[in-house]
Amino acid sequence: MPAAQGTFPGRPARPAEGAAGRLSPTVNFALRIGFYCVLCLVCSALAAVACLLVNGGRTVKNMRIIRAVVRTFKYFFGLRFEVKGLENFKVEGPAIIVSNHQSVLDMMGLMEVLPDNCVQVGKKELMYMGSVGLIIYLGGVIFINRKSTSSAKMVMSEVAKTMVAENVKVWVYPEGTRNCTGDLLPFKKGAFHLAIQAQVPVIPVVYSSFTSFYNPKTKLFTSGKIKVEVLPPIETKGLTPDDVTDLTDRCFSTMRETLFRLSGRPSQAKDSS
Ligand SMILES: CCCCCCCC/C=C\CCCCCCCC(=O)SCCNC(=O)CCNC(=O)[C@H](O)C(C)(C)COP(=O)(O)OP(=O)(O)OC[C@H]1O[C@@H](n2cnc3c(N)ncnc32)[C@H](O)[C@@H]1OP(=O)(O)O
Ligand SMILES: CCCCCCCCCCCCCC(=O)OC[C@@H](O)COP(=O)(O)O
Repeated sequence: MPAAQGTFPGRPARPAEGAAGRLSPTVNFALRIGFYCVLCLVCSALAAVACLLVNGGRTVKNMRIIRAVVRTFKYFFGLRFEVKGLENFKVEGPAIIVSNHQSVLDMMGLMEVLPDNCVQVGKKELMYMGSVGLIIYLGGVIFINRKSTSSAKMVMSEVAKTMVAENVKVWVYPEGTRNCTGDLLPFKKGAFHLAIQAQVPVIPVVYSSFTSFYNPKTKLFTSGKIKVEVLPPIETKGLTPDDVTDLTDRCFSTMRETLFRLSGRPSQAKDSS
């Protein structure tokens, strides 16, 4: 813990202080994450009612309501987003969007740039998070069982057909789990199989590292700025299943370079340090 944290200038640090003073990092972290969870639960319940009244059930149209609500959350946490490249979302028809996944806080960054008619792929466990599960269901999120590759593949193949028929974009976190290290985990291949099966472009989106303001291990959670870059679409027309590994590697290296650039990490750190 940095010596200056939890301290007023000119007097010694205390482990934790009351609400009137500065809080210890652990208490501050717990309160801020707790508040985030309560905010999500309460807003999900209210938004679910709005979704049911306006759109009647599970549909991607509900994402507009969810997006509008979640976009207000950043003000509670002092987070700022600096977005570049939004014009890259303006491709005709469906696409696969892939982005890095650092934390539960990513939902704010996701909604900051989410284009219309776009659903996410999520782990099925999210369905059991009470009202949050309900709102995610109503928004049309595609649930997969990560423990069963064969069932996940079946769901994704079905998505390849419906996304084209219904002109929907699909947002996948190809790392397959949260990773807040400032680097990328190796990519899973589902998103890239999906793009090639549906013959739709892949649009990478990169969020700068949260490590300067958010780190669950050191209980750091302050205000901060997040740079977001939507990269140019990568075409997949004419690619076959044999090209999946190449496509995956290409996206991975472009996104890793962008992540380091946006996070101010030196480019010589590109090899897996
Ligand atoms: C109003 C207030 C509201 C407040 C609240 C906010 C609400 C916000 C609302 C809404 C936002 C919702 C946001 C949800 C966000 C959720 C985030 C998550 O949950 S992230 C975790 C889940 N996502 C993934 O895991 C995807 C990435 N994973 C994959 O794509 C995997 O590839 C997967 C699951 C399909 C399979 O996983 P494998 O662990 O088996 O990984 P592999 O190595 O890729 O595959 C094994 C073999 O299968 C082949 N394969 C994979 N997919 C295939 C396919 N479709 N067809 C054929 N082969 C395939 C691969 O090529 C590989 O084979 P070879 O090694 O190459 O020989
Ligand atoms: C039972 C009450 C719980 C209430 C908690 C409300 C918190 C709201 C969070 C919004 C949705 C977050 C979606 C998300 O970020 O899920 C994590 C998965 O992507 C990856 O999971 P993991 O890293 O593999 O565990």
